[in-house]
Amino acid sequence: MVTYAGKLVLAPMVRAGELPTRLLALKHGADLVWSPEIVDKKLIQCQKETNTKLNTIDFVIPSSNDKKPSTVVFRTYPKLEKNKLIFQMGTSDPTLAVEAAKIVINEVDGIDINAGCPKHFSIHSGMGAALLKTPEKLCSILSELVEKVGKPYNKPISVKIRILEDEQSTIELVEKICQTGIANLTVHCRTTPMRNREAPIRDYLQTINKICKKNNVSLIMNGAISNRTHFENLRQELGFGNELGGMIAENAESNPSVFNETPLPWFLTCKEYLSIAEQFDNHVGNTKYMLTRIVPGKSKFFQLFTRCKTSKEINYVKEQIDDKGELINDPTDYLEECRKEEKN
Ligand SMILES: Cc1cc2nc3c(=O)[nH]c(=O)nc-3n(C[C@H](O)[C@H](O)[C@H](O)COP(=O)(O)O)c2cc1C
Repeated sequence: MVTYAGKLVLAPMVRAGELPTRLLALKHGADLVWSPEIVDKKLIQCQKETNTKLNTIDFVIPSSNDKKPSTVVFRTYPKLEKNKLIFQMGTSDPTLAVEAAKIVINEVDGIDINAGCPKHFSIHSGMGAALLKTPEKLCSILSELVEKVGKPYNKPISVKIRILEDEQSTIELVEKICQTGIANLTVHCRTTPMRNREAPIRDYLQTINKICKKNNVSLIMNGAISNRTHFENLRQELGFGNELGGMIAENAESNPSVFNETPLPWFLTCKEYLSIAEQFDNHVGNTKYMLTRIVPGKSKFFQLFTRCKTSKEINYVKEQIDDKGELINDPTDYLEECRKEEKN
């Protein structure tokens, strides 16, 4: 069974945490990777398919008419993700959570519940950070998952929370959560109204850690960790031993190689990312989204990639990046030709 103690992991990230980002993070030393949050009701509609062309396992929603392709909701590459992949779910209902978890459990190494998302989409249906205000419901989701999925399938159940307004209420919540039988607690050290640009509050971590230890639950801290070196220094400064884990989101979104002792410059990350995206037939819209994260806004390539509409065009532009991240030949004419052809 996967363990979490002391590990430096890729955070769950909608859009950013698809297969190519996860594989790049693993290549550069991420100890575990989280899937993007997928909502229970969506997962329940999925069928499992073995993709023999890509050697992936795909969870797809079949198309309602023959002309439309089916939608890939989640894709995993067991050859590299086995024993490293935690599936994150959005839910507000124990029964649905169990039903959905059973669909993916054989292909992942643990199930994590999102109890921290502040977005309207999550909160208005009682999911994400709304669960922090309904601790009984959150605990019943976790206990049901532990009993009906974790134990029978021998896989760990975990949860990701935010801190509450003060230490006392945070501690009370952690006490309850830690008694559900979960294996790991991730704490995003910001309150629900706090945005990512605000500095995290790590002051409660020591007390949280004591409760976790008492209940045999590992602890991962999350919030403004830059890279592996920063994580290791931070852990020491905060007075923790090697058992405290770390989770990186935004900095890994803009450079999935931050798990390495020496992260790559953006242009090498970009090239590696694109070759994995191509290998796994990544959706072009998702690849373009990632390019807007990886390529600095001030680089000429930012605008050039934004203008691409197909994988072929993206590849062409990629070939114009030299070994210092500068332009070899300006692909503007090529892109204009592509647009003309498209019109015709
Ligand atoms: C693009 C993006 C998507 C995210 N999606 C999720 C998600 O699906 N589930 C979740 O629990 N948190 C999600 N988060 C929050 C992160 O996992 C993390 O808690 C937060 O960004 C703080 O970490 P950081 O300071 O390292 O960015 C997302 C964050 C970003 C930037």
